[in-house]
Amino acid sequence: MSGCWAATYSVVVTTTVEPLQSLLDGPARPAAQQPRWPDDAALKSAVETLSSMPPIVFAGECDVLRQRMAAASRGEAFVLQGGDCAETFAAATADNIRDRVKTLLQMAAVLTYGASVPVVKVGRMAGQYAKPRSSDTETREGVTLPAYRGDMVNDFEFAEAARIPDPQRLVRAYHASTATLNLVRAFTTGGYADLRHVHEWNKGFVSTPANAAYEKLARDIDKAMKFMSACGADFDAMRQVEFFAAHEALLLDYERPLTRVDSRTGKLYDTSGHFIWVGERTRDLDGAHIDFITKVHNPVGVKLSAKSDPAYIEKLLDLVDPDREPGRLTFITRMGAGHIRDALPGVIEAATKAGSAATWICDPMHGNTFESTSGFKTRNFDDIVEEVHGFFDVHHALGTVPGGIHVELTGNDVTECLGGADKILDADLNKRYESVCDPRLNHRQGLELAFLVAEMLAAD
Ligand SMILES: O=C[C@H](O)[C@H](O)COP(=O)(O)O
Ligand SMILES: C=C(OP(=O)(O)O)C(=O)O
Ligand SMILES: [Mn+2]
Repeated sequence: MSGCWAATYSVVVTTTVEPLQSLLDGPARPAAQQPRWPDDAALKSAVETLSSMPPIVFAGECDVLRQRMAAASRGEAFVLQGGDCAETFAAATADNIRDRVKTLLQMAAVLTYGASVPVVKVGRMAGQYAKPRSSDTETREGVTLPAYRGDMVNDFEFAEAARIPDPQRLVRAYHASTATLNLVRAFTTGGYADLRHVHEWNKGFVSTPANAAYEKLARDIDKAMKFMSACGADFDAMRQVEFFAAHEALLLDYERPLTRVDSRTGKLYDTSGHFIWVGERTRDLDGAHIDFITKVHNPVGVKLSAKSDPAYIEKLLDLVDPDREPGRLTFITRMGAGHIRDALPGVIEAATKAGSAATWICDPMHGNTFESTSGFKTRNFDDIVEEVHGFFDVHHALGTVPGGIHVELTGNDVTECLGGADKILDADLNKRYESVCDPRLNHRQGLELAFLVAEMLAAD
């Protein structure tokens, strides 16, 4: 892998390039899960192109999100992060993006109304194009090829040429991300996300118990709004909603060239997304990914599995959040329904002892993945709910704050996770399994989860 990126200028320009390069260069650290790009010159060209592109997000927006995450760390807001496990270029269509945003808006409405807390809406979107893998290769019927590592690296098609990493995909990922975020911004600021349209977000989705419950809730919201309106409330203030973009900062050849100096403060921000996180497989304290997030001022997350060592937590805090600044660091725990009650307390206690101000978010997906009898990578809806229950229970017992959830979902009617009110069975998985990586909650399962989490929040 070449380190030949060069941030030639910052778009929020004022500062020279030097501070950026010296801050990011540092001693070379091992970077796990990076593709082996076959052509250095092609990589250099792609990285240079990225360096010259405008930022996808602005530093000031990242600061707003930091404040929102800080509110969630105190229990004054609740974070909803959700979206595909792996976005694909082909699926970055208007309909798919709209349905994912609608699903998140509906889930947020359920959580806000049910629990009376503001919901911080964060899409796993507009940058979630790179995947860490358990194995470097994939074997099908005796044929072994390099693993698919996300559309930012290679193609999902099981063919030798398709699986060769192509650095031009870094540039395509940038364009797909800007197009996605552009539409998301249009939906969320152009009136579509206005709470007065709360009924319309449900349109186009098949009627089920979760959708019927949502309709009832939407009627209640309508009624409350009519009452407030009669009292003179200004609903134009609700025409727009804040919506943020997040992804795993996995490919440093993508994240580094999009890191820019903020003209207001001279600080570095990764402008590829508002919130970035480091995954379970790349969170080594001496590795390049943790080093990278120490250098940028975005709000950042680190995933923690049940294997997390409490001693790790203190070291991580000192590196990533030395000032213990609320909103800066989020721990995204993904321990599994069977482990969370045993593994989470030690981790939270270590953080509390170290003076942590971090936000705690539950990812109930990644510790609950298994292969079904029919051979699909899947998750059980009940395990997902049970992990969130465990997360709430542990925080309550320790007097700490459950600050949000992080889920893999789609607005589409897929059959990837088992269970839910529709009772998706193993035999149903082949009907509409479209994920190129992990199984996602479909629209109805997402909504159903939101109702259950709203109950947990309301019981707080
Ligand atoms: O989120 C994605 C997956 O959990 C991760 O990429 C590992 O998947 P794999 O075990 O199929 O490689
Ligand atoms: C790979 C992922 O998660 P984790 O790092 O927690 O395994 C993911 O969020 O898709
Ligand atoms: Mn995943």
